[in-house]
Amino acid sequence: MKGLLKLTIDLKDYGVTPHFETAAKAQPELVLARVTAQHREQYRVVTTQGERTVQVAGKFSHTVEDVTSFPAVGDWVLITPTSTADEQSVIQVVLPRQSVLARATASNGQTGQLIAANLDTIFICMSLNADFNVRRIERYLTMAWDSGAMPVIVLTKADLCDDLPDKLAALAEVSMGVDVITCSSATEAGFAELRTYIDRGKTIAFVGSSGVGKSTLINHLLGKTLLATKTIRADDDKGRHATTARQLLVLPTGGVVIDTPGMRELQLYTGDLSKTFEDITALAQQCKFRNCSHQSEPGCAVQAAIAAGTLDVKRFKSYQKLQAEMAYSGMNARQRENEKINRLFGSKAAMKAATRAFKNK
Ligand SMILES: Nc1nc2c(ncn2[C@@H]2O[C@H](COP(=O)(O)OP(=O)(O)OP(=O)(O)O)[C@@H](O)[C@H]2O)c(=O)[nH]1
Ligand SMILES: [Zn+2]
Repeated sequence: MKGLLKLTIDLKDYGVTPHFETAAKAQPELVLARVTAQHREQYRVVTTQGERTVQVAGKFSHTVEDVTSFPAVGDWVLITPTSTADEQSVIQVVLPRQSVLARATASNGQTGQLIAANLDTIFICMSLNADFNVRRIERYLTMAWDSGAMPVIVLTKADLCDDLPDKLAALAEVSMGVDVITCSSATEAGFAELRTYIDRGKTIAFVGSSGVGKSTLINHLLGKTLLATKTIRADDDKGRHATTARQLLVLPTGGVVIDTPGMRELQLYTGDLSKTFEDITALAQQCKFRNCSHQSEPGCAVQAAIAAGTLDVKRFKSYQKLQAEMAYSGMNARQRENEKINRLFGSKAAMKAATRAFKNK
């Protein structure tokens, strides 16, 4: 009897903003929807008329340049209207994103894999016990800034930490003005502060290593156990795909949490290091040579700052490491091979010389 049930969903509960509503009006023959889950080629979307399972229009496979043009969880899309619940609808348009979280894929570092779209805030979670690592925070911060969403650092398990002031001081050196919330599920400390960042119309996500307490925080926001609600019946799909993991959750107090499988373990994709390493970028501008590698060049402001003790050498090392990693993930196979050769032998010429010397032995 589902066809008789006239559901009306307020997309504001799902985080729609005037920006997307206006964008949708440009194509009134299509229906505005938000992607709530993805399972291979199947997408779950929500419209004002309820949820449904859709696929992308055929044109996507033929015309799009790379994987980032395909829909991701959190995307606002335009789908074809249907007159009955049994009619298959397709995604025709992915509306321009306000932010997008992506990571590199093994086969193609350049295009990356989409993790979520249209996030307002990314909570970077790290526990205050064994997981605590400021270098990792730097990586997450770079990724968050690169996505276009606002990062907030969430330190979890404060109840297991007895040197909080030291850890906060270490963090302050890399967080560059990003808000830091310290919380504990044992005492619920920090939970109220966390809520001040989450509101109706906002879309948020939690990233961080396994076991730091992301589910614990999400469950708290949901006011129930997420695991019990994670699997839903795709009831308009005649049981062919009996279950689809819901990856976009509406919070009872307003706001939307995106929790895709890819969210849980993120690698670095590509990024603009200048924001996370503002201090180093500023120093580099004072180097004598524009293309200074900050190794041993004369007049290097970065090395001078390290010598003067105003820049932590460890921070500079992680900047270099990230830079190398990003350059590496943006290269094709041939370039990577050359890079490896360069690292081993200094250059191709040096490798040839080494090979010759080896053969002449
Ligand atoms: N002592 C203490 N334990 C916590 C706190 N937050 C979470 N935990 C515990 O840490 C364990 C892991 O928490 P989860 O919320 O499942 O961690 P997660 O980040 O969602 O982990 P993944 O699902 O693997 O990504 C659970 O046993 C929690 O009960 C906290 O503030 N203090
Ligand atoms: Zn320099």
